[in-house]
Amino acid sequence: MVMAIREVDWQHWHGEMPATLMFVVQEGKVLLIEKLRGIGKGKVNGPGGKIDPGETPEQCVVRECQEELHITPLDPVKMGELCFAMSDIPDIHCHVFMATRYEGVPTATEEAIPLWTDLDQIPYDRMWEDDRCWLAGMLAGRKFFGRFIFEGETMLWHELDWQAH
Ligand SMILES: Nc1[nH]c(=O)nc2c1ncn2[C@H]1C[C@H](O)[C@@H](COP(=O)(O)OP(=O)(O)OP(=O)(O)O)O1
Repeated sequence: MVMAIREVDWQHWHGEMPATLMFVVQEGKVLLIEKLRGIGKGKVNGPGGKIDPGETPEQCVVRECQEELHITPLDPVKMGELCFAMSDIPDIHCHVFMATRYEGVPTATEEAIPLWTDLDQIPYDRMWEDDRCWLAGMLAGRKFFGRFIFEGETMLWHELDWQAH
């Protein structure tokens, strides 16, 4: 059976839930987490979360790394944006960052278990489906803008633009 993909008016789309993700990369490894609560609980992802009112994306991603892993990423670099039209939760507009330096020691908390992961061993089968579209390109240094339509946790459609050099 072919599932009809619902239409999304991307021109006027507005993600009700602004959010962030951080990928710290050092010595051929990326710092992922097993997420213990919130949206995507049980999945592997970067640390991150919802942007609080009055907070910038950069402030949010630093705070979330402090809360989830007890680290402070230094000099976060904005790498891309992800627009998720969801079916059963509010739409998410996610700002994605990378960093190569941080302060503190990655520590397991009630929210996350840190997982230093070889760049060629990313566990895509434990991650959100869209990560297969953009994560490797981003880790190679490319900036991006992506749009995705989800039905539950299934990705039905996507469109990804990579920034020209
Ligand atoms: N399709 C998707 N692919 C992806 O890679 N990350 C996604 C995603 N959909 C959501 N996320 C991430 C973005 C953000 O880091 C997180 C959503 O925020 P959370 O629920 O973790 O927020 P909070 O940590 O603020 O929540 P609370 O536990 O309620 O405080 O999930």
